[in-house]
Amino acid sequence: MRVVVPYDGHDPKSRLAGRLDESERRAFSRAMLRDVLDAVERAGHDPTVLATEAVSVSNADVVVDDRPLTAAVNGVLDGFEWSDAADDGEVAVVMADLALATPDAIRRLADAEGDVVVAPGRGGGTNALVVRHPSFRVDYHGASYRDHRRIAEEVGASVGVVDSMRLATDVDEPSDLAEVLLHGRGESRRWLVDAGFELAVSEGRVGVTRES
Ligand SMILES: Nc1nc2c(ncn2[C@@H]2O[C@H](COP(=O)(O)OP(=O)(O)OP(=O)(O)O)[C@@H](O)[C@H]2O)c(=O)[nH]1
Ligand SMILES: C[C@H](OP(=O)(O)O)C(=O)O
Repeated sequence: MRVVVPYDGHDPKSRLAGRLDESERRAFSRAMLRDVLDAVERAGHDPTVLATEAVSVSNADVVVDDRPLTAAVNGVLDGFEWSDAADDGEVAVVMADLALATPDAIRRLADAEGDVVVAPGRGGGTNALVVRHPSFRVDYHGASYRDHRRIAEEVGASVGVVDSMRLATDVDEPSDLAEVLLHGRGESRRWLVDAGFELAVSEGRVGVTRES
């Protein structure tokens, strides 16, 4: 299976701007990228980073495509050799902000049945996909989970859904940082701890505070 990890290093994680300045957001997004690449690699796959600009990572190939996300991913699908035995006719797209990703979660994604397998993100997005149907194309942003199901239906592709807390948690909003502190096992969690973040436990949901 070919595994592609889209990554936009330009002003990443802008929804965390209230908690992290721009250079911190870049460093944290890199830590998440490394955690995702590590999980993919330990699940037995060689990830390729699909990046908007050159990025240095030790354990993955990098392909630069500065088009917006949907066009760049569809470019990969357009150029994919579906009958090439090396990739078994399967392309996975795993987002770089899945800080809780583990090898087991990636294996569950890879093992799920369906011409198109979707791991939904909280909030309506698509955090990870496996595409095994040559006519399927992506349409990210908005309610992309719903859109990807519709597109699959339009091209006659069966759909599998992976119900995984680890793949459903994309780190977009400040409240997601609490999930990383609670459940993270890798570099992203260490980065937050080193930056002074800790859990803020009150009557309601758990949040984060940062020591100043
Ligand atoms: N190659 C590529 N990857 C992208 C692009 N836009 C987003 N991504 C990646 O797709 C994943 C999901 O994107 P978002 O959740 O919107 O991440 P983001 O753009 O860093 O965050 P926000 O600024 O808060 O929207 C992350 O891994 C991003 O790095 C793009 O235009 N090209
Ligand atoms: C890429 C996009 O991510 P979100 O903005 O929902 O985090 C999506 O999943 O369609």
